[in-house]
Parts: sequence; C-alpha cells; structure tokens
Amino acid sequence: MAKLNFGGVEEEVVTREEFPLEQARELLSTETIAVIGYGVQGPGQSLNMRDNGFNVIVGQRKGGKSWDKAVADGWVPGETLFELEEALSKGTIICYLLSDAAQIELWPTVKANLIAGKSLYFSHGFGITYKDQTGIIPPADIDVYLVAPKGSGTSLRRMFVEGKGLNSSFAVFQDATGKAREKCIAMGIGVGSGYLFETDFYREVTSDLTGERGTLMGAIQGIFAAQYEVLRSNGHTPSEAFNETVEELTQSLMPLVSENGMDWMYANCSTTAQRGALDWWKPFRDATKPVFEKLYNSVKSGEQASISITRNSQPDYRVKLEEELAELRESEMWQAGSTVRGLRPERN
Ligand SMILES: NC(=O)c1ccc[n+]([C@@H]2O[C@H](COP(=O)([O-])OP(=O)(O)OC[C@H]3O[C@@H](n4cnc5c(N)ncnc54)[C@H](O)[C@@H]3O)[C@@H](O)[C@H]2O)c1
Ligand SMILES: CC(C)(O)[C@@H](O)C(=O)O
Ligand SMILES: [Mg+2]
Ligand SMILES: [Mg+2]
Repeated sequence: MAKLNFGGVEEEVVTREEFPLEQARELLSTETIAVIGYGVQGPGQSLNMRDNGFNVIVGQRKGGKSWDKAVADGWVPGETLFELEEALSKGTIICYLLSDAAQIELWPTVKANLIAGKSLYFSHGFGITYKDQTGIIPPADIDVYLVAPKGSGTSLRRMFVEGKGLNSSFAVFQDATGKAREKCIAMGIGVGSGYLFETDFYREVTSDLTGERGTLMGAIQGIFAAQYEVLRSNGHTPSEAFNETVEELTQSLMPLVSENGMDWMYANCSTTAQRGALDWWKPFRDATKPVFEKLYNSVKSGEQASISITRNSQPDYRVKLEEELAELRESEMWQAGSTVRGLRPERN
C-alpha cells in the first residue's frame, strides 16, 4: 500500500506500480473467473480481464440480447460462454454482476454452487449490506470481497482500450482462505482499475447510492433542467440555453477541470466569469446541501435500497424505465442536445 496525501489526509491506496499486472495474473493463475451477467459491468470487466490474460468465462441467460452481445464480443458458447448454472459450477471466483435486484432472485442458485474455498465477488456493497432485504448471506467457508469501479462499465472498457484506468474501491467482507485481500486487489488490477482505495461494504454502498443520486446523475440533471427552464422562460433560444447549460460544460470546461482542477478551469475563463462563479458557488452549495443531507439519510435508513429493490423487481420494470428515459430523451432540452451533438464538426 502506498501512503499518499489526499488534501491533507493520509490514505493508504494501491497503485499499479506496487501491484503490477504480472503479480495479479500469477496470483490468480489457477482460478477460473466466472463473470455472471453480461449487462454493463459484465462486458467491461470480463473483456478487460480476458485481454489482461486471466482465465475468464461468462455466465448469462441464453437467448437474450446480452447473450448475443457476449457472442459478438468473442465469447464462445460451450467454451467460454455458459448458461448461468454451468458457469456458477465451473467458476472458482464468482463475479456476481447481475443487477442488484436480480441478484436476489438468483441467490439460491448461486449459494448452492459456493463450495468451500471459492470466492464471491461483487461490484457493489448492496446485496451484503441490505441482507435483511436481499437475503444474500454467504456461507462462512468462502471469501467474499468487492471491487467497485467508480464509473460505468462502458467507460471501464473504453478507458482500458485507450490505455487509461478507471479508479475502483475494494473491500473484503469475509476472509475464509487467508488470501481474500490479495485476491481482491488482484481482481481490481485485472479489471483495469487506475488506483484502488479501500472501503467496506457499508461505506461503498452508502457513498455509491449517494453519488449516483447526487452530483453524478440526479443532481446534475436537476441543475441542468432548472437553468435551462429559466433561460427559456426568459426568451433565450434552445440553442443558446443548451450551449450555455450543457454543451459548454461537457465540451469545454469539464475537460479542463478533469485535467487540472476547478481553480485552473476558473483561471482559464474571463475575470468577469471568475468573479461571478466565485460569488455564486457558495449560495448553490448552501441551497443544495439540505437536499444532499436528506438524500444521505434516505440511503442510510435503507429506504433507497428498498425503493430500488421494489421498483426493479417488478415484471414490467424495463417498460416503465424506458418510459421514464423517453421522458428525458424527448424533453426539449435533450432534443436540442441531439441537434447540437449532430452539429459537432467531428461528427461529419
Ligand atoms: N452499470 C455500471 O456501470 C455499474 C458500475 C459500478 C457497479 N455496478 C454494479 O455492478 C453490478 C452489475 O450491474 P450492471 O449495471 O452491470 O447490471 P445490469 O442491470 O446491466 O444487469 C446485468 C445482467 O443481469 C441479467 N439479468 C437481469 N435480470 C436477471 C434475472 N432475473 N436472472 C438472471 N439474469 C438477469 C441481464 O441479462 C444482464 O445481462 C451491480 O451490483 C451494480 O450495482 C454497476
Ligand atoms: C456508474 C455508477 C453510477 O457509478 C454506478 O454506481 C452504477 O450504479 O451504475
Ligand atoms: Mg451504483
Ligand atoms: Mg458508482
């Protein structure tokens, strides 16, 4: 572990330099890594591990879109691609990458295949933390750990192909073999993480549910919508409102923040913009902080998990989800966005 200073707080983290890929490969050389579920994380993690030289198989229900995608990605039925039960019995490290709600349904089948010495791997602390709601209670004689990439499986794969790495957290819940921690870190390196920071299942799930409902997904759309509506109701065109709300942020300013931090982005804008941003960021913080507190409390109480399980276990959840995504897609703001994206010179 490398001890590094994060804004004045020392943390021990794992870097790729101190835990090289070669060491990870060697450590897991006798393992069969079974990636169960080929949705979003499944493809990213399995393809990265395969390209990194690990022994990987995929388990997926036959006949659907995900099965076809797995075949298109080069997984061979009967050799490296199996129905769920067969993959569960062949795997020694079971990567449980079904949706969190679906993990409840398949759990009895997974549990039946968890013989002593195997590993159960998650990419979220959800199933274990909310065990009262999920019923996911692993047998005592297996290792249980997680690696949670901090981003979409789509980005995990794209960044790997570009030679970059997406940061991940890791945590050990149960160490039956005495090797859980090193196996967990080796998996983190194998799936293509940038650096790895340690957490536990509870902190992973509470931070993750907060982040995705907050600044990463929920809050950002809320703030975009609020500003866009104010601009439009004051007579600005969709083109002006969209560019001033979204396009400039994603195309121009966020890449600068990513590269060198917020102050550097500010420094590359006008003194007029700097004055305004420096005056207004605190009122925005103060206005939204109570909402973040409410959100965090709702996560902590288990309410958000309960909503997620109930809603995502409905037989028609996909139809309902698609309706809600369509509402976003068909809103004036995101329709304007579609036109704006089509006008990017590099798209022609
Ligand atoms: N999506 C992400 O990028 C992301 C990022 C970090 C962590 N995670 C975590 O990784 C795990 C997997 O998430 P995901 O978004 O990749 O999952 P997903 O929603 O894409 O689903 C994965 C697979 O589950 C299968 N599935 C759905 N219902 C099923 C059922 N009843 N029986 C059998 N199979 C079923 C689907 O065919 C699909 O291939 C979750 O714990 C999630 O929280 C996801
Ligand atoms: C990609 C996210 C939002 O970070 C992940 O947490 C998820 O649940 O999909
Ligand atoms: Mg999440
Ligand atoms: Mg996340």
